[in-house]
Amino acid sequence: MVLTSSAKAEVDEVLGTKRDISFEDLGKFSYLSQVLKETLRLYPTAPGTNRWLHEDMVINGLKVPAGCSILFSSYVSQRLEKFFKDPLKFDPERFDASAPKPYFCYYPFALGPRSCLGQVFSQMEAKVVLAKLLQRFEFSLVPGQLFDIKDTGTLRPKSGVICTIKPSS
Ligand code: HEM
Repeated sequence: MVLTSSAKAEVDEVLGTKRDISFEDLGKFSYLSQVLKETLRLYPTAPGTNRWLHEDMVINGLKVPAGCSILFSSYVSQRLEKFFKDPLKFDPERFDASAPKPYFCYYPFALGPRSCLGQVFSQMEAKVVLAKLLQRFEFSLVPGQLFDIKDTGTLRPKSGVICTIKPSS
């Protein structure tokens, strides 16, 4: 599969046969980072958040009174055609450094002063785990899977993501 091989090529280039991953290595995983960002676009683990309005506001011409709680769905806005071309296509190039930055329509960790406290940590952790897995194993998806989603407040794969795994050659 092209995607995993590009991410794997990057991991192999940065790590070679090294067993430990340093902080400096993490900054070199730019494509892996794009893959993770695109994964959180289509499958935001926490698919939304809410905010309480402490004063009246007009949003898109609609007057919303103070005291209302407003729900923001990252799952919905991150799949809208008006924000992301061909939105259901998994395309890490959307997050290439040269691509325009998504503006208030991509927020898997929410935005503002109460956004996720663990967002930097969790992205570092995901890169370490993925890099180690890609360095050591080859993954191929077992065909015919549904990729359906189970929403329990956080999202997870309903029918699993079944792969065949073999040691890297
Ligand atoms: C992929 C992993 C994660 C995702 C997608 C995620 C997403 C989110 C989201 C959407 C919020 C709501 C923020 C808001 O409503 O403004 C949140 C809050 C929070 N997250 Fe995460 N999170 C992740 C991992 C973590 C980890 C690993 C930690 C801790 C080490 C963490 C700690 C927190 C805390 C403390 C808050 C509450 C922040 C506040 O209310 O000020 N998160 N997270």
